[in-house]
Amino acid sequence: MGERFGNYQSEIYLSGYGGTPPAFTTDLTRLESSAERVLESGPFSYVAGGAGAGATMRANREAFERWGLVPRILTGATERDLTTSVLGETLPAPVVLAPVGAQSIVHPGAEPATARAAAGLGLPMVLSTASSTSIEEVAAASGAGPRWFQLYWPNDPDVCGSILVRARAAGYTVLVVTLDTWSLGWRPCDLDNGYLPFLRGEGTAVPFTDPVFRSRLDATPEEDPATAVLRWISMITGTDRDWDAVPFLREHWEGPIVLKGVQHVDDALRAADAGVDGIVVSNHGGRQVDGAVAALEVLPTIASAVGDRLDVLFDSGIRTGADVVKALALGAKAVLVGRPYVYGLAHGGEDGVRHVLRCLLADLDLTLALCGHRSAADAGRNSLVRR
Ligand SMILES: Cc1cc2nc3c(=O)[nH]c(=O)nc-3n(C[C@H](O)[C@H](O)[C@H](O)COP(=O)(O)O)c2cc1C
Ligand SMILES: O=C(O)C(=O)c1ccccc1
Repeated sequence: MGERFGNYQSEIYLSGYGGTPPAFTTDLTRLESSAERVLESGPFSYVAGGAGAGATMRANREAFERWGLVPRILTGATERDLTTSVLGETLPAPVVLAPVGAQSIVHPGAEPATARAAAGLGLPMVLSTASSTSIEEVAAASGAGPRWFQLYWPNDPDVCGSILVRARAAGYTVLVVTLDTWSLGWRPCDLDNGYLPFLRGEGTAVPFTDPVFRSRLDATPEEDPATAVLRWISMITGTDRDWDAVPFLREHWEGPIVLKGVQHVDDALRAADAGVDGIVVSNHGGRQVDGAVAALEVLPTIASAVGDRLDVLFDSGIRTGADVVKALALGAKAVLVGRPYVYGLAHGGEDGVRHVLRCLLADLDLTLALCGHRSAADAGRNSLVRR
């Protein structure tokens, strides 16, 4: 029930009255500036930065501001149910933790800390191929929580197959294949800092613990990390596939498959024709093509075109409960949230991630309630006006 999430509000007021205010802000739009105070400049810029001059990153936020919610009264929204069915699973709310690689750059607790926070709330964490801890270690931290796995698709099919077998064996159910980052975008803030996590040995735990990847090397990653890193980078970047490659995924994954990074309606139609189970409408948080359209801007067209054939998920710019409601009203079944929980991790490890997620869920629950909606699916086009 949604009220469970909304309870975080009274919990915070009560502990604030008792002399213990929250450890850091409840305003998720302000997290970035407070994270800047707790992080070194390399990692901070890596997380906060985008491609080019940041135009797409800004466009993502501005797109939300162009829609206004139109609250309703007297709808009997006392009791809410935020439960959402997506990709054959029932989630407690339409919120998923986006895949974010190399989380050790912001906090030593890294992916296992995020996994524990997500599992405690019953939300799926999408584990990145660029994780700083192994698939098996993060799976153990997830306990009974839902587990989705994100693939950066190695061009060595045996290495790819081995990673997918490990993910299945570790209990990951949904496969999210990221297709907008087959090459890293032009990112001046990281270039100026000479900062790439991989080259610092962060975010390579998945290949380094993989027996097939290791068999491809003359020296182990422990003996010669630099060569191993370069070998791995050459496997996951520089190869753009075409639609003929998609059946490979089906052959190697039993379970729902989601293509992440869809921005053009024609690609959404191709995805539906290819028989995948879902897509994530996303521009990778503005980190890939600077000048790309805001992800929210293309969501309605894509959802109308394919929403009846596959599950449409959304990310890029979600910061508040209202943002979630807007994305749902424009056709998303669920949203992924990226940077905010990473800033939570930076502030306070597992507790920090939990705080951020509880803030977002409470804000979502209260926004739905006060807009007159009793469920996440209630929010539709007539709940919005274009400013
Ligand atoms: C630091 C960082 C690392 C990321 N790493 C990955 C990754 O490993 N795989 C992936 O598919 N997306 C990755 N993403 C993109 C996110 O999954 C997501 O698309 C994006 O962050 C959503 O935008 P938001 O940060 O505005 O919520 C990363 C994003 C950030 C900020
Ligand atoms: O930075 C990113 O956006 C990303 O997707 C990534 C890629 C490799 C390692 C860590 C993150």
